Amino acid sequence: MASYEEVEQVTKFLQSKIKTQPIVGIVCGSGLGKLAEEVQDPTIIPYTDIPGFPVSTVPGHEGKLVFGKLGGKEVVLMQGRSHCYEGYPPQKIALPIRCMKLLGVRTLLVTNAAGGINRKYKVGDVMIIKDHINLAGFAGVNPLVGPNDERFGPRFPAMSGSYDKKYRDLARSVAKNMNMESYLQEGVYSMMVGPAFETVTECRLLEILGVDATGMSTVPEVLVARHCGMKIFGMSLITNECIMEYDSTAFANHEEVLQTGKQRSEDLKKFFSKFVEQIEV
Ligand SMILES: O=P(O)(O)O[C@H]1O[C@H](CO)[C@@H](O)[C@H]1O
Ligand code: HPA
Repeated sequence: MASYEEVEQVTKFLQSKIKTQPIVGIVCGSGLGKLAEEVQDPTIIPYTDIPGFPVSTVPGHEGKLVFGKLGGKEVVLMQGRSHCYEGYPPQKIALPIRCMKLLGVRTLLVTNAAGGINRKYKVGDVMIIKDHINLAGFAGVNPLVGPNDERFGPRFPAMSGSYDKKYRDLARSVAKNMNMESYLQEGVYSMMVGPAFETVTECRLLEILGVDATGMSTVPEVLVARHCGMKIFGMSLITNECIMEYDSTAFANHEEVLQTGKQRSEDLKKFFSKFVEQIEV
């Protein structure tokens, strides 16, 4: 667990490298880092250069922090994230989000690649996240476990209403103007630790639980962001169908996840530029 003072130290290191003060933070999921190309006047810092920062080890996660302007606002964009299955405790995954907070970020936008549990969803759909189930949390995986430092937030944060209603409404309107409606969904995301993809019975269980899309990230970041009072917007790209039939010969795989990310990257770049331009922070 990084203490407040350690987070402060990393934040000061970042401040010594940048000229801007970001107010919006963005986390790019698997294969979704191309949004970084839209950032104007970028200052790019590889995670490996930041003392104490968790380093992504997964293909599709560049591992760079990008500071600059997007949609007219100062942003800090994580081009790739780290995950619990890489061996990081969830408290370590909290560090970049807490640095964002100390840098002055008020709004967090999180994206991820996810498997479609909802049988109406198709590969390539984008899902506005309206809520999540922290299934990993049922097994004790939660970045807020441990001593609580009130300078970050309260011991017992509320998680209802985490995904800002105004942002979700705005996202639907931006998507409508971009003719994205035929592949736009709104639903519930769940996180399991991974790295194994789900069994057929696990997928069926998620369906019964009311999950629409599932992945291995995002929830730790949202818990920490909510704890420290940020406004949150989340979006999943449905990169693959979850396997719901016992005798299916199809298998989930990371190559398909990255391929779908590539196919939707231009649409998502345009969407997020417009969305950031219009959000109130
Ligand atoms: O959630 P992101 O980082 O987008 O990545 C998703 O894609 C990977 C599996 O293909 C896992 O890391 C899963 O969490
Ligand atoms: N399951 C879990 N995580 C994922 C998936 C999936 O099907 N696709 C992308 N990330």
